[in-house]
Amino acid sequence: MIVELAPAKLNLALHVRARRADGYHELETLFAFVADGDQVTLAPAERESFVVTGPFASSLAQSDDNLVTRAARLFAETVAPVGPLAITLDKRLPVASGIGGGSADAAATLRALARMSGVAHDDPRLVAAAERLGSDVPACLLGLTARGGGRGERLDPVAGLAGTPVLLVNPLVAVSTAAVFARWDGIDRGPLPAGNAAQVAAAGRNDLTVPAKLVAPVIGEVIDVLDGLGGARLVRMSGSGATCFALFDTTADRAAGRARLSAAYPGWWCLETALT
Ligand SMILES: C[C@@](CO)(OP(=O)(O)O)[C@H](O)COP(=O)(O)OP(=O)(O)OC[C@H]1O[C@@H](n2ccc(N)nc2=O)[C@H](O)[C@@H]1O
Ligand SMILES: Nc1ncnc2c1ncn2[C@@H]1O[C@H](COP(=O)(O)OP(=O)(O)O)[C@@H](O)[C@H]1O
Repeated sequence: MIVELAPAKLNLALHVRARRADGYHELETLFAFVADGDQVTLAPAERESFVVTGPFASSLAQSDDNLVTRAARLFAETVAPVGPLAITLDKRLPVASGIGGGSADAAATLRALARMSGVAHDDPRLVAAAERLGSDVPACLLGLTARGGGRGERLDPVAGLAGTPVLLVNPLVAVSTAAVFARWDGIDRGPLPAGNAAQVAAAGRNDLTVPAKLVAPVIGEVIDVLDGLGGARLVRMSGSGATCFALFDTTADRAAGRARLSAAYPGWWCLETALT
């Protein structure tokens, strides 16, 4: 049996540069990962099965369309043959929330199957499968703090902020990525700054914040509340939202912030974690 963590992805900065002819947008982003996420468990079995457990299981249809089963099928077709598998996805991250839960699950499935089959983690067939599964899947497969270009497939690791205490907050409003990109105003506000992760994050932006607030105005409230907690070094939305993050200097500041936030907004999802 193989157990693989699917860590949540953060976009510490996300600059939208241009609308492309293929319907996607050209991005420059700083990907980072935290110590917590979903969990994928795989075991060889007599018959195939797929079960979703965990606090957000009910947000996902128990269907074959899941990114986990799609990743397993693509691995068998393009990387190495695998026999029938019993797969469990423990869904701990909110769905459609800008922290790439589905992409992380797909990447974790590829990593687990590669381990099971003796395939190297940087095998070009594995990377190609990741690209076919979604824009964020190559970054999630790599799992390191990295600058991302194109749709996120051009990756360049940078020195990270490992150990930085993080609070993730989601108002439990699912946000459609397509709806957010459709509301981007088409203005290129400039490239991702140079430097290490701390410098890029500090000088960077998330250009999807304004369009995401048009889709889900509560995101503005989440950012204001996190700013108002005090003690946060950086507050920003991740991806296309609605999850926002706050980076703290100490775990004590993070714990104090979480306590205040959970008392005032008990209906919001909140996770105390750290950058890896
Ligand atoms: C915004 C990011 C940043 O990491 O993260 P999330 O918010 O999903 O976590 C990603 O680029 C999300 O990429 P991806 O995983 O491809 O998003 P999808 O949900 O498949 O895209 C849905 C739709 O959003 C639009 N889209 C997406 C990505 C992109 N670079 N340009 C786009 O215009 C397209 O219309 C696409 O059909
Ligand atoms: N394992 C999965 N986890 C989350 N979403 C999934 C999964 N498989 C398929 N999906 C679909 O992918 C969409 C995007 O989900 P998700 O990756 O959580 O978004 P985001 O990248 O914005 O955090 C969801 O609307 C859901 O229907």
